[in-house]
Amino acid sequence: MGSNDKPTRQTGKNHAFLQSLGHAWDGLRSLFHYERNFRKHLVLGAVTLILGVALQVSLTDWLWLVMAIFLVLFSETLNTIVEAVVDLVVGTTYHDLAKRAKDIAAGGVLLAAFFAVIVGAIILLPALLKRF
Ligand SMILES: Nc1ncnc2c1ncn2[C@@H]1O[C@H](COP(=O)(O)OP(=O)(O)OP(=O)(O)O)[C@@H](O)[C@H]1O
Repeated sequence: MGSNDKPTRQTGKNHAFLQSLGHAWDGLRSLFHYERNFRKHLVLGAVTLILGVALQVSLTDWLWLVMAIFLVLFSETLNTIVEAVVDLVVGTTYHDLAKRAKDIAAGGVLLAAFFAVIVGAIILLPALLKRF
């Protein structure tokens, strides 16, 4: 979709950096619009950032928190790509390989989410306990 939601129907290469950037932005808008889990992860990421500010975590801790947030968002992006490509190929037909690809992609999101929970617990829990 184009940036104003009108399909551009372009299938050839982009000819300018701004054009590429526009399509990348369309991709992010599409993720936000269609993927409920992506929106949930964004909200959780925002809560984490607010906690980081409130608890005045160190620069190193910020790097870990930001890395964990982006890893989850990135894995959700890859998961969405796999779902879209699998649906493009098999449609609504059941296929064992389609199931395997989608389940593995979802497993990747779960791994990233575990990592984020561990990082959050290591950094934010002690800082929270110090306050209360
Ligand atoms: N074509 C298919 N063939 C076999 N299994 C499928 C197929 N499509 C979906 N599945 C199974 O159904 C599950 C959910 O499908 P899908 O990932 O499309 O739904 P979703 O609600 O968008 O998932 P998510 O919660 O990751 O957003 C998959 O993980 C897979 O196990």
